[in-house]
Amino acid sequence: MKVVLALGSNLGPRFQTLQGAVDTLFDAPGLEFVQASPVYETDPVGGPAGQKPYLNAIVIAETTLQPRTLLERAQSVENAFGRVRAERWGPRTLDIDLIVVGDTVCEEPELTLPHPLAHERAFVLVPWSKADPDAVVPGRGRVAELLAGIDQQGVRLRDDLKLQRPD
Ligand SMILES: Nc1ncnc2c1ncn2[C@@H]1O[C@H](COP(=O)(O)OP(=O)(O)OP(=O)(O)O)[C@@H](O)[C@H]1O
Ligand SMILES: Nc1nc2c(c(=O)[nH]1)N=C(CO)CN2
Repeated sequence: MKVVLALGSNLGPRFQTLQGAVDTLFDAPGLEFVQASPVYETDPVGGPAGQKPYLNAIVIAETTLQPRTLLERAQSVENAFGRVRAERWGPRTLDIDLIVVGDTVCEEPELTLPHPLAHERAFVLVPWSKADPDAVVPGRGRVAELLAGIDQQGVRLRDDLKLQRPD
């Protein structure tokens, strides 16, 4: 089934961290890379004042793994890149959110799918719609239409930065 992952970083060597995360995520079996979106620089949404801007991107993949197993893989990659869980929405070297996993609907605190805030986050919807113009958030509607209804939150293309396919 298809998986959409949202990657973000606003601490340390942001782009190297995103590329390293892509390489590490696909190191183990069960997850096959399909494509990465362009990289965007984005104003921090929520959290403490004075945070640095993020780099955000979307990665689309195919998986045979269960959603929980994918979450564990994402969290272990976050940890490998020095993620320290401090305050909610605080600065982070690496954040990997599961946006959709096939048509899984799941409403537990440890895993909510589709991601409960994806439909209102320009830093998710802009890269996602660029990678897949026909994308849909199950239960919410077409990404392109959701985007038209929200603030663009200072999302700007960094066309000098391109994520490579994992090696
Ligand atoms: N779809 C999901 N993707 C990733 N984590 C999720 C998801 N649904 C629930 N979680 C849970 O959210 C917890 C907190 O994750 P995290 O610290 O990355 O949140 P956050 O990125 O600060 O905030 P947000 O959830 O708004 O993106 C994780 O431990 C995880 O179990
Ligand atoms: N611009 C931006 N803002 C955020 C981000 C993010 O990735 N980009 N992630 C958050 C928690 O997941 C909270 N705020």
